Amino acid sequence: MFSCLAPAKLNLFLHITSRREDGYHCLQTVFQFLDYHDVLYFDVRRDGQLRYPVFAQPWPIEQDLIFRAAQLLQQYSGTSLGADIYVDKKIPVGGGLGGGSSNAATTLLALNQLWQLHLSKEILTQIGLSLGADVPIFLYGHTAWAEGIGEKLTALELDEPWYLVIYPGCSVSTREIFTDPALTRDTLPIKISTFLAGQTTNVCEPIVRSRYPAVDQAMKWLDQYRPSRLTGTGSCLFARFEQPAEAQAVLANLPEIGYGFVAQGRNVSPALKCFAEP
Ligand SMILES: C[C@](O)(CO)[C@H](O)COP(=O)(O)OP(=O)(O)OC[C@H]1O[C@@H](n2ccc(N)nc2=O)[C@H](O)[C@@H]1O
Ligand SMILES: Nc1ncnc2c1ncn2[C@@H]1O[C@H](COP(=O)(O)OP(=O)(O)OP(=O)(O)O)[C@@H](O)[C@H]1O
Repeated sequence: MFSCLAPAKLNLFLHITSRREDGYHCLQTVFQFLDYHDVLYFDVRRDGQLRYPVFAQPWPIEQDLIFRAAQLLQQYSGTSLGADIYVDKKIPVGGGLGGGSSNAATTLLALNQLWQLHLSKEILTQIGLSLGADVPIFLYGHTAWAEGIGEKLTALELDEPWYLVIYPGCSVSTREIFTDPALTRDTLPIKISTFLAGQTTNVCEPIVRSRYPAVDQAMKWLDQYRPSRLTGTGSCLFARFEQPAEAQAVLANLPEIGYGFVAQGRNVSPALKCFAEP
């Protein structure tokens, strides 16, 4: 059985500069990976079936991003092979950590290798983008400055600090936040140097904090120790630390408002070590 990783990501900031005709938003963001991941397992099947045992998630299998990624790749390539697939989920769902998109990207990379399809990263990205705006960054696999809907990527080398990430006990629907009329959609485009100077924000924060009191409460709590920020459209928030022990010490004080974990930021996706280059 082939096992591989699907890491979480953080959006170190998130600006929305405009809205496309199809309703999707043009963003500016920086993605950094976390050393915190789900594990996926694959076995090739010769009978062409995709078998993915029902697991403890509330959505039907046809909506699962692992299943959909496998099905799309099968259809695109016309392979006669199938797979048995298992997932060990650790990344909180609907937390802005990109777990679903990461699962989809890892599935594309794994089955491209196991089915010996030799599809390029560009083709996998094309397939991946139809599954979610965050799939391309997980295929790209390097910390990046992102524009477009998150698919125009420029590699960045950043520090790799430790992050305390808090899941405040609730999930946030990305669609719900992106359709809120009060969302700021006209932030002036910035340059990478402005991000490096620290002059950024997450424009989803006020909307998410007013709709989800648990997020607001968790941010107020974390702000007592370090400046907190939302990742993506939430619900998770994070703060940076130079040493893991400092982050662990703050985590030890977390009241019963959810749960947290400490993980290191990574410029190279922990998923990539599982694969030969596609
Ligand atoms: C907020 C981010 O996490 C930032 O990294 C991503 O842009 C969200 O990416 P994602 O979860 O993969 O999002 P998708 O599954 O593609 O889209 C979910 C919904 O969010 C909205 N959406 C998403 C991305 C985007 N750039 N503009 C949008 O308006 C769309 O209404 C879409 O129906
Ligand atoms: N394998 C999967 N893992 C997680 N979510 C999945 C999966 N398959 C489908 N989904 C659906 O995708 C939705 C969003 O999942 P995900 O955890 O990626 O959100 P998120 O962390 O907020 O991501 P993003 O930052 O990309 O918005 C879930 O609510 C669920 O309905």
